Amino acid sequence: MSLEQAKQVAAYRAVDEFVKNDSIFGVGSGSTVVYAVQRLAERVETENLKVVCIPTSFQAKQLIIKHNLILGELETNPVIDVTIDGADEVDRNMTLIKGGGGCLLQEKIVASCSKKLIIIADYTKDSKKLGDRYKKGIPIEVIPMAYMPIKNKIISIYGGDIKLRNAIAKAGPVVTDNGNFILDWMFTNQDLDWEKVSNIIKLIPGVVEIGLFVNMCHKAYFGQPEGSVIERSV
Ligand SMILES: O=C[C@H](O)[C@H](O)[C@H](O)COP(=O)(O)O
Repeated sequence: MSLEQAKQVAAYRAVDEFVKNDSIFGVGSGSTVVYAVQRLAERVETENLKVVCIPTSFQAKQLIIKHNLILGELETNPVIDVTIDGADEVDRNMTLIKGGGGCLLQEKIVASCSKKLIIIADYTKDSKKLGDRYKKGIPIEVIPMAYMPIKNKIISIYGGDIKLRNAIAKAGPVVTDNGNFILDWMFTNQDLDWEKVSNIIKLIPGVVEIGLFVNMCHKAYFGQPEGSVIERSV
């Protein structure tokens, strides 16, 4: 079974267990969420469900539109029943690294408005400690003019290395859906108190959001190589 199939089984399982009729649904971002939206569209069609979808990125909005689902927004639907999203890594405490695809800010806003945040991922994201499996570091969304002082401050407090994320098909840095830059912090100490780290980094002027999601995830589904799904709850 391919990695894509592992993502798909996790996504389908989560949508089948958590999406109900007459509900508000947060749509995460990334490649795994594509399968969740696919499954949701199938269920909406066959079961005639009414589900209002709140996107966490431009990509999520496009997925909702492509599948003819109902597009909502936080202004009219500030309380979300369940959000299903991917992750770059999930540790034993269900602390997440997110933002590998640059969408962490809106994802965190939507997750914070959700009664439940459900994570869907393939087996490569399931780890003991952050950094065991995801080697690209913790994404941090920053205001462009402040990227250098922020980088220096984080290194002076915690060490490690920080790279300004570069775009692939554009010269220069990645610009997020919100017009900001992304720093990827390759930390060296895997035993940090991630809640504390998150709070300290967020206080640095110019930091918009950090891709550490602490105490937010309700349940995670990991698609396995042979097609089964491992579930983990807090
Ligand atoms: O910025 C991107 C998001 O946080 C994604 O949910 C995360 O990177 C996981 O994406 P994928 O499902 O493509 O591995």
